[in-house]
Amino acid sequence: MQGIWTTERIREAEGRAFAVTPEGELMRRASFGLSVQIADFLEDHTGSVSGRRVVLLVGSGDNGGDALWAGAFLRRRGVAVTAILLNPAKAHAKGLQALKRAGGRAVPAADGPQWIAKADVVVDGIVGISASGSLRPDAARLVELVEAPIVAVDLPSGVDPDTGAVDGPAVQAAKTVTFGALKPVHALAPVHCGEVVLVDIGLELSDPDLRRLDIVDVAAAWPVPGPDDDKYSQGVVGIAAGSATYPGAAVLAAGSAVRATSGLVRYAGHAADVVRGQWPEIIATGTVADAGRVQAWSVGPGIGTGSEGRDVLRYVLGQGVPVCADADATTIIAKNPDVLDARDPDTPLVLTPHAGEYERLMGHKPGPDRVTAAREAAKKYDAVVLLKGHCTVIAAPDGRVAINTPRGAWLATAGSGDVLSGLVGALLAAGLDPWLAAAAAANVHSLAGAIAAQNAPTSASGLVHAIPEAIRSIRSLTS
Ligand SMILES: NC(=O)C1=CN([C@@H]2O[C@H](COP(=O)(O)OP(=O)(O)OC[C@H]3O[C@@H](n4cnc5c(N)ncnc54)[C@H](OP(=O)(O)O)[C@@H]3O)[C@@H](O)[C@H]2O)[C@@H](O)CC1
Ligand SMILES: Nc1ncnc2c1ncn2[C@@H]1O[C@H](COP(=O)(O)OP(=O)(O)O)[C@@H](O)[C@H]1O
Ligand SMILES: [K+]
Repeated sequence: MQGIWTTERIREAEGRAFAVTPEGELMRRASFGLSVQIADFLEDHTGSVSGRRVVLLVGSGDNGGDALWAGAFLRRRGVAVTAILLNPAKAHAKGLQALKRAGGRAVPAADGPQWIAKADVVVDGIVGISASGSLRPDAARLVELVEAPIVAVDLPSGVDPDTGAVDGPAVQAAKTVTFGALKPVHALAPVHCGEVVLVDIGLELSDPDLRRLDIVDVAAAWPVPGPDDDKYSQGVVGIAAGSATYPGAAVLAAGSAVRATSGLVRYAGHAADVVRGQWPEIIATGTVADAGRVQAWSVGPGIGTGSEGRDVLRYVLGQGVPVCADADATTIIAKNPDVLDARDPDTPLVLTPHAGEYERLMGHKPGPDRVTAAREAAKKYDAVVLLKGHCTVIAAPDGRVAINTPRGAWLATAGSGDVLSGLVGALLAAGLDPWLAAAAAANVHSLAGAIAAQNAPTSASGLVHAIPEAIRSIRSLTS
């Protein structure tokens, strides 16, 4: 798993590293690594390094210092470097000296536009981990003029380092070069970061605050039948979804479970005939009570929020097996919290709200800090909470948080959530830790989305059919 640390933890680690390294050494490591990455970027995008023009946008702190030192290193490779100083009095003195010594130029912000117009690459050294709020107007005016690709130093300026929130002008980078460790912004604001490259500067960090699953984690977690397995031993999942009027949710959630794991899927609800017609391998019954034994339930999409839906939810919560409650099930829980009395506190529950369902569950919107929002809901409901959105945040009641960074936005299609709930249910039935089940499901869901879409719109049905290809590609990278 990739670890991600908050800026507070990074600062503590930097403090410890400062104490045992010569002055300026950490910045030297950071800025040298940065210069190599900028040179690689120039090579990739313009075909050469020497003779190219790089413009540095330099703010008042060490982020600007990194940019200035990197500019000095780039001069040695024949790059023409101009630093635009947003606040000349506060520009990093040693970095500025180094750049000038190496033959670089420094100009005030007022002269910036003419240099920006000629740049092959612009380097954003406006602000780093000490950022607060969006870009200030002077910086925003310059950034708006940039047409060349931007390489961000540590993080794209204007984006909140700890939440990835953007509430005004912000840099949109093609590449972000960060130091020491990934910060939340890198997982939560992928569109603003572009490609993220991590430069090791020797920080020592213990347990991460957030995590991101690697493909190897997903491959290792995904259930694979062994020689002694049969259709029951791998975990049977029950799907309680859809209705006679809206059978689509049932077909999608149940089909997703069929495609996700080997073994057996049961369906219970008013769409039994339609589900059976689409997925003959599913054992479909009219009611949850008749469904037979399962090792986990996925409940909610399209069941309605009336008394029948409440009874279904109460029933599955009372079975002593893990439950993934999605869509209408989250609304029922929000309106009738007493349904949770049916749950044995020791049985895992996964809630999968989108922002609107989150608001119903919590009485307020998730807000810009989606990690804290998911953590609060996980605590309140003693459940794993998978908060949907462009980036998906998966919080466990014990404090673990995983982030799924999307592969594009093709998943924003009707019924896509139903597919996710089937995936989560299948993994719960297979016995995965519920937090890992939710995170692995989100990962494969987004990969299936990218495979199904291939740069053109897809549908939730397309997603279902792409699940095996997603699993295959993950497994092939690791076996
Ligand atoms: N420490 C280390 O070991 C290492 C650190 N390293 C590097 O240092 C960076 C952190 O540097 P830092 O702490 O000096 O502050 P930094 O982020 O440059 O901000 C500077 C000032 O900007 C201002 N400002 C705030 N918000 C703003 C906004 N929205 N728009 C515009 N301006 C804004 C605010 O000052 P103010 O104007 O409010 O006085 C703030 O103090 C880190 O990201 C990494 O790149 C690496 O070299 C590796 C080793
Ligand atoms: N802009 C987006 N980028 C990436 N993923 C998205 C985006 N919008 C929605 N998704 C994902 O698509 C799914 C939509 O789920 P949901 O809102 O329940 O939709 P539905 O009710 O139509 O099934 C979630 O997994 C969510 O994370
Ligand atoms: K920056």
